[in-house]
Amino acid sequence: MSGNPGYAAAPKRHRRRRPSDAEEGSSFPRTRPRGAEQVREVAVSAATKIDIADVPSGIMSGNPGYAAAPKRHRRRRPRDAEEGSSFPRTRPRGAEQVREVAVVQPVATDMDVETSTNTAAGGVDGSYLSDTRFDQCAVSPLSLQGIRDAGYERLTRVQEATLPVILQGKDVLAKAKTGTGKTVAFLLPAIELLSTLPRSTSINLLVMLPTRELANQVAVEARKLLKYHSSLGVQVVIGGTRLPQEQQSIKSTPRQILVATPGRLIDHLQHTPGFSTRIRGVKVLVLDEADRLLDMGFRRDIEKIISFIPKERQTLLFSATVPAEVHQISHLAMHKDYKFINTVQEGDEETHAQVNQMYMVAALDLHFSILYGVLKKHVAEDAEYKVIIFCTTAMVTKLVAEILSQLKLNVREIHSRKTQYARTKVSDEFRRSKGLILVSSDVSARGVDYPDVSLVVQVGVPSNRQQYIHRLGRTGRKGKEGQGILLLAPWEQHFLSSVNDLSIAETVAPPVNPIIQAEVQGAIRKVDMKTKESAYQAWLGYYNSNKTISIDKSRLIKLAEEFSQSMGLEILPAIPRLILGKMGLANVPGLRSS
Ligand SMILES: Nc1ncnc2c1ncn2[C@@H]1O[C@H](COP(=O)(O)OP(=O)(O)OP(=O)(O)O)[C@@H](O)[C@H]1O
Repeated sequence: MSGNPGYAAAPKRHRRRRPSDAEEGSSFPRTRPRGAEQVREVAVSAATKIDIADVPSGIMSGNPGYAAAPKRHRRRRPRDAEEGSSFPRTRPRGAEQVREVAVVQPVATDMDVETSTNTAAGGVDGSYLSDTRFDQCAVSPLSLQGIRDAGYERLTRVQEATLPVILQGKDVLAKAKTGTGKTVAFLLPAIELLSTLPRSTSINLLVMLPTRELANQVAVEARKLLKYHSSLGVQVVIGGTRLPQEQQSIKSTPRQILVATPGRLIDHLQHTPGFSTRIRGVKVLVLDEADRLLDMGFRRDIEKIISFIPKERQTLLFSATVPAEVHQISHLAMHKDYKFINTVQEGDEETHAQVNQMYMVAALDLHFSILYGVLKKHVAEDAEYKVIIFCTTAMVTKLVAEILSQLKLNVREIHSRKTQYARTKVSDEFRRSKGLILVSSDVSARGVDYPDVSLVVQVGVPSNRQQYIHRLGRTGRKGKEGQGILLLAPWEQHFLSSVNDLSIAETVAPPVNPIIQAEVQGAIRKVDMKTKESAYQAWLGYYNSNKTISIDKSRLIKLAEEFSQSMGLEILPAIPRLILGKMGLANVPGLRSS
């Protein structure tokens, strides 16, 4: 697939240059002393005690001996910080730091920061693989056989950076770009630990993650590594499946590794006999997509689950995005001397250089036609196309999927309103296929590893910067090329300021000619009225929860009306009074209630 999108790139490049200086830390023995420059880095990076401890390299038989790369740092953007840190501050703050803290809340200071700087493998963005082979590592022969059968020879960079530290028994918070092997990075050392434990019916490794698709995928990866560990097994508990069936299988074949979504895990803690006793055997807890799990949506569930498992355990938090708030609340799950291992070099972007990122700004009523134009072009150019379109909500996803199906594109849809059976079926099909377009809500945004996705389109503003990065990360995995397009309405452009450090360039939308427009309008007319009404309600709910857009309610209502017109509706759909009340829109003029 060519990385060249073929759209005219507008001159404006949405990228800010950062000052570059200070040196980088390494998870392996340093070659240069750290001095004043590092202290300065502490001052500007707001937050962290950068007290880089050398990691014994004995765990690897060969010393990779990486050269420290020159470091560039970027100013952090303001974020919705949740609460202050309970960590004591150990270093005096300089003037710059105080200025930075005014923008970003203070975060954990009592941890070690490791930054992996392996550039040995080269490439535009550096390869995702390191030079270290698995057979050079202190890994059991049983695991090595599984790794070999899986076709893995060298460790990815995040695996190389985290393996020795996790094997030492440390709590680790790790950040690495999307599609670079974080799953194996936490599974392998955890399995190594489990293989040394006496046989029991307890749960020894608990992996929590935010979506069902991701849970199934992590279990598949675990089974590859466990292939020759006959005494270890993995079990998945996820919502959307029948609880009694899961209870039966938990009872009949208790496994040491449990992969779970938080809601269903709580169901088992409350309703499955003996489960809360078994979970007291947890030795390793993994929060995959840690920032998502620790945000307000899941936080209570996670706190509750953690209260059931022993404090004496090792905890691993992994994600491609680690906003400052995660450091602040990491004490919920981790020992305070945890290590932060960041394989995204300072000054490097959190997204992949080989993914061509573009954004288009166009009036809302043109979005369906533009999307159709973009897809037609992409399908014509790439016979092996594999596209994911992210929409704002489940019901908008359904709408977009139905419109595109009417336009005779080869489309599947996946979102939370589908049965788990349908979700799994579509997900499996998309993983195996080429020449397919998956229209998805954020259920596919994080972690899901579909090979060879050629294009990711995000229609409408993503919920935040992290979600933009994770969605985009469904393409460009394992060092491959990819394309990302973000389609915004003019009033959604405020989002661009949160990604202006990424290489995202404005591009001109393909022209919408009258033929395309007529085709799209014809397709929209064929879509069921119920789908359109549900999409309108969901759209309103989504943008009402967007702080920037919902500030002015009368404007929000007008924009929702624009959306309704873009679906060809002449009369605004009515929304149940109760739902309007829940949205805080009960008495807002311009809405119809039922
Ligand atoms: N050492 C390795 N060598 C080659 N391929 C690997 C290796 N480790 C993992 N992989 C493969 O790389 C792909 C991406 O891995 P994974 O899904 O764990 O990425 P990730 O970093 O967790 O991505 P995301 O941030 O999107 O969750 C998977 O197909 C996995 O099987």
